[in-house]
Amino acid sequence: MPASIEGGFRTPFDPQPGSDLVDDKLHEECGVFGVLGAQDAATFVALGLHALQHRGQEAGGIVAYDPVESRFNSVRRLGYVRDNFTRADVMHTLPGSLAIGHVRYSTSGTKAQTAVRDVQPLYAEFARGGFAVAHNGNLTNAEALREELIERGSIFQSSSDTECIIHLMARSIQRAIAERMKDALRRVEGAFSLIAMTRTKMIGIRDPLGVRPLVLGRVGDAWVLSSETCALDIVGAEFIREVEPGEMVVITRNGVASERPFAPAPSKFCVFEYVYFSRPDSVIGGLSVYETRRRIGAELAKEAPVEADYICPIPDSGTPAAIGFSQESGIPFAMGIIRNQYVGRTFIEPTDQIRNMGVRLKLNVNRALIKGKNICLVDDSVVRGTTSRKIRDMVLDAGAASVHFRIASPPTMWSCFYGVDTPERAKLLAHNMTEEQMAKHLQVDSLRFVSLDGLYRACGYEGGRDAKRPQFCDACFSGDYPIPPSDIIAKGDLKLKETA
Ligand SMILES: O=P(O)(O)OC[C@H]1O[C@H](OP(=O)(O)OP(=O)(O)O)[C@H](O)[C@@H]1O
Ligand SMILES: NC(=O)CC[C@H](N)C(=O)O
Ligand code: SF4
Ligand SMILES: [Mg+2]
Repeated sequence: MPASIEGGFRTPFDPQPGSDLVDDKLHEECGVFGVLGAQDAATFVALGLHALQHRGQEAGGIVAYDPVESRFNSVRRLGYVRDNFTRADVMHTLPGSLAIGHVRYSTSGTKAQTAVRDVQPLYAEFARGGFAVAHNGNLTNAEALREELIERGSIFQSSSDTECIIHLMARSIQRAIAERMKDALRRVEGAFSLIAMTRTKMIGIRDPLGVRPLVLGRVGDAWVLSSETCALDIVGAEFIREVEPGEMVVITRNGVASERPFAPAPSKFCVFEYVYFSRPDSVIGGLSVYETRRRIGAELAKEAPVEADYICPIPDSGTPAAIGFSQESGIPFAMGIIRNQYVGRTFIEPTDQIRNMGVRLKLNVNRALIKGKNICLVDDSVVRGTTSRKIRDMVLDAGAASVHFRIASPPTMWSCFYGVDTPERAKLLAHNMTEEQMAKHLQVDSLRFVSLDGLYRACGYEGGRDAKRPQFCDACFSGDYPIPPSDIIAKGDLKLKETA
């Protein structure tokens, strides 16, 4: 029987849906990419999705409109872009100059077992033609909406929150699809960066707070929408600008029309995009993600100095912060941990035996460098503490004289409800312990996190965080949720932070 994530047989390399190890990490979210006006647009979309693969590795899909046959074609598959969208026989089924795509890490529906029916873009037929939509983010009132819609006769085809948008559109009294979309989106709460398409239009839209990213680019005569700028680069597109929070762009062959369907609101971009989710070669809000991470490392070195022989990143995501820490402290940077490039970003270990050797499949210690040395390890975040525990064991086993941890984000103490799959609160190491208790628990010589103000300074706010009106969403660190997670509150599953 072939090894497959759909089938029963699994190799040590396959994710194990349903295992509680699936919840081990702060998983990625989703990536969206669309092209209007290029021959074989789907090929561009496949390339764009490949560049966004770090945002979601469960599944991917592309919808394209074929004007010759007057029909929409769709391919939605589980697994990586490189395995599904590089074959000529697949790409030939997606002709046309307008296409949108999605890479998914599910944050709604049957999370433990992604089903093909939940894979995006979702597609629907309305009275005035077909419509496809790809969503990055998470709707915080999706469960209430689903209940209400089902009561009123909607028949859901998937378990995804995104499908609510389609049923709300179906109920709109507006005729034009873009108008129906506005009607629908005024009813949803939460985070959404969406790319949608009709036969002739590509639509990009961000929620009023702009929690998730979305950018506009141009390649030749074609227009591109993408989650991140790194995916513009792969197709040779020029960055034009960001779609702004609360903005809707409707793109046709005649150009880009901008609208503001929502009441204005202060922007609350996800600060964790800078810390971990986005690729370091992307630029967001005018800031290079790489440079911001380097600066977080430098802030951390100022706030939490260390005596060590080497500053070693936990690769890949800890690397830019470790460079910044090393530059600021003057302690040499060294690769004490080496990453196997052939293992996916979030490796999930299926059995105890594999789990124990698991991290070595992805990360291994550079024994020759570490032996007898005082090592300071820099990582971007601690969620459950699994990675830190394993790395500590490896480094001590390799004969380090002392082990220090410096973390380039504040302690992750709260769950995210806006499109990032965090474990429940009780499973977050920092929810249960103070910094000092964590250091003891991990049995390391020291453990320090950057402060929220330090993080904001690195993100360009010299004065730090504005406590009254934080410039970003930082709820997973602060507990200050800019959008009340109403489904969760209704279930009584979240005790919100007491405010003064
Ligand atoms: O405390 P934990 O629960 O272990 O989670 C935190 C770790 O998870 C992420 O790494 P991951 O291995 O997922 O991906 P990366 O290779 O992109 O760093 C992150 O960079 C931390 O290293
Ligand atoms: N992580 C995401 O952005 C996921 C988008 C959508 N909520 C889904 O579950 O498919
Ligand atoms: S809670 Fe954290 S991860 Fe989620 S949107 Fe806010 S800052 Fe980002
Ligand atoms: Mg990591």
